[in-house]
Amino acid sequence: MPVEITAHFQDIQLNNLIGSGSYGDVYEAKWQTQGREKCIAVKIIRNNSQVSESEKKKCKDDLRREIRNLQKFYHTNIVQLYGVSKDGNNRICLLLEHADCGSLHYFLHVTKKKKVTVVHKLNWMVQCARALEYLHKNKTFHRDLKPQNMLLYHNYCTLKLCDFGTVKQIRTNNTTGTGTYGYMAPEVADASSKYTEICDVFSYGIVFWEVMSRKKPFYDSEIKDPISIQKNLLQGKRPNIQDMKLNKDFNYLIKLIELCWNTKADMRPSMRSIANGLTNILI
Ligand SMILES: Nc1ncnc2c1ncn2[C@@H]1O[C@H](COP(=O)(O)OP(=O)(O)OP(=O)(O)O)[C@@H](O)[C@H]1O
Repeated sequence: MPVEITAHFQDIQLNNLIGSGSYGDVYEAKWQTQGREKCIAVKIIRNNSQVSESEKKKCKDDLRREIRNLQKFYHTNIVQLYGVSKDGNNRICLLLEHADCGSLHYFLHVTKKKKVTVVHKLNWMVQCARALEYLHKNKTFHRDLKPQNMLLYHNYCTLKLCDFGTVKQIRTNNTTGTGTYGYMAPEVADASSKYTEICDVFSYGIVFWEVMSRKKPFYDSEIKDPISIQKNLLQGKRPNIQDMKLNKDFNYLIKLIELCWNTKADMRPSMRSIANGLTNILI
């Protein structure tokens, strides 16, 4: 089924490039809609003629899936899709809620000067857990959780998940390896294994460590390439928990993160229990 176009491209004025991913470039933009100007983010999907037919098909499938999912989901911690347009080069454009504070990755590793408290970080992790709880309750899972796919809004107080091309319906026999090395659960990286929504809990554990330590997973190891990092994860190696430098009041977070990134999927807690546990601590 072709993608349904819901907005005119001439109503959109593209400004700065704010991010790039494997599927396209994201611009800050102004959109004239219902008699007023709205600040939005526009993700322009690349028409890559150099890739194979099977790659092209995969891109199309991911795009359709991303649009379908974003239209279906409605949650405070999931980025909103306002509409779909097509530019003069026939490229599909997603009109998204603009993240005024950029991505979590940008906050953690690029704008080094800005600091937030541990409680502020825990609030982000609760919001991320709530978004994942919602996806899992709706029989879908994200499969590519990483700080690049988490956006910050409202003076760094609100976190929302983005990039829904990999989001998938929960079936009994998911075996396609997808996601990003360094965050991917062992059962997802091992193409012969089956996996469930619990794979998101593994990635959540790695992101949790990254938020608390403000370091990239395996930043201090000799091994820098993503494939070797994933091999390390498969062999049971994990980021150094001491890097989080938490005082002993927060010892329970160490236990929680270690449970999340447990190799055995059935030992990991559900997103619901994580979200409820963290919320109780914060009240
Ligand atoms: N709504 C938004 N507001 C502000 N910045 C955004 C928004 N959406 C995406 N970005 C920025 O653009 C980057 C790329 O976006 P996105 O992850 O959706 O693209 P992608 O091509 O699907 O990436 P991937 O390679 O992970 O599949 C993000 O990491 C983020 O920095």
